[in-house]
Amino acid sequence: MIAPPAAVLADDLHVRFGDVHAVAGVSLVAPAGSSTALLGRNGAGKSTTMRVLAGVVPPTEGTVHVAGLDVAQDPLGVKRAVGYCPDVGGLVPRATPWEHIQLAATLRRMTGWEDRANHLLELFELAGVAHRLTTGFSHGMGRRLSVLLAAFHEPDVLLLDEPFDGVDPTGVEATFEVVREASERGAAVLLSTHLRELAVEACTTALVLRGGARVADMETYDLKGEEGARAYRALLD
Ligand SMILES: Nc1ncnc2c1ncn2[C@@H]1O[C@H](COP(=O)(O)OP(=O)(O)OP(=O)(O)O)[C@@H](O)[C@H]1O
Repeated sequence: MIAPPAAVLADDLHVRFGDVHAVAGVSLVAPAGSSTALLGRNGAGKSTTMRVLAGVVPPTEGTVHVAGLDVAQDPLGVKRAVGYCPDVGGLVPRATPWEHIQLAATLRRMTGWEDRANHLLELFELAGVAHRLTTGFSHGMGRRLSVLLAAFHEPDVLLLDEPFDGVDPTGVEATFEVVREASERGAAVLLSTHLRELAVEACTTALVLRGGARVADMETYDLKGEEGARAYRALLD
């Protein structure tokens, strides 16, 4: 059987910020139709890795291809190809959710997007505030809108950085649904989180990072329950 093409391929990725070696030789493969959790402690290098995959931070060393594009050569093309929910920020305070969606649709020259927009607003329980400025949004409401926007245009690569942070159970369920839907239609999903149990629910594979390096590449099944918690702690210590 021929393996599906890798939607995300990183080979020996390094990112340095001055003296800080934020990512120290991470390699990863995420095929089309896969869902991968990036796990690790604060400062492990999860967000920096996600930023490289999103075309936002250039690699210092190593090669990274996302949706067939080299992130160092074509960061703009990568930004267009992915759906990216950053760990912080990304929303315009003086715009409503509907205006955010409208802008995303216009930039991507989408047509007939209104039904999907309404479906996602319902799913994330944001329909009632679709025309309210995001200035007054709670943290969790902002996170839910960021996940919605990342998934809206059905990208080939969906990157969700800390999508569960401060999000209530309905928002968590909606995010599970978006991850499921994306991987079922053949997208590669990468999701970074501290929350092992939610990673197990959302994704089938996990990469564990420590000190900028990959310390495990495993099925999330092996991170389940008490035994999984012990295995995870052992990887972090
Ligand atoms: N722009 C930057 N300038 C300098 N150092 C940075 C920068 N971005 C990240 N770092 C450093 O790189 C390392 C990895 O940070 P990163 O945000 O990728 O970790 P993380 O695993 O996402 O952490 P968290 O779980 O706290 O979000 C940390 O030591 C961090 O301080």
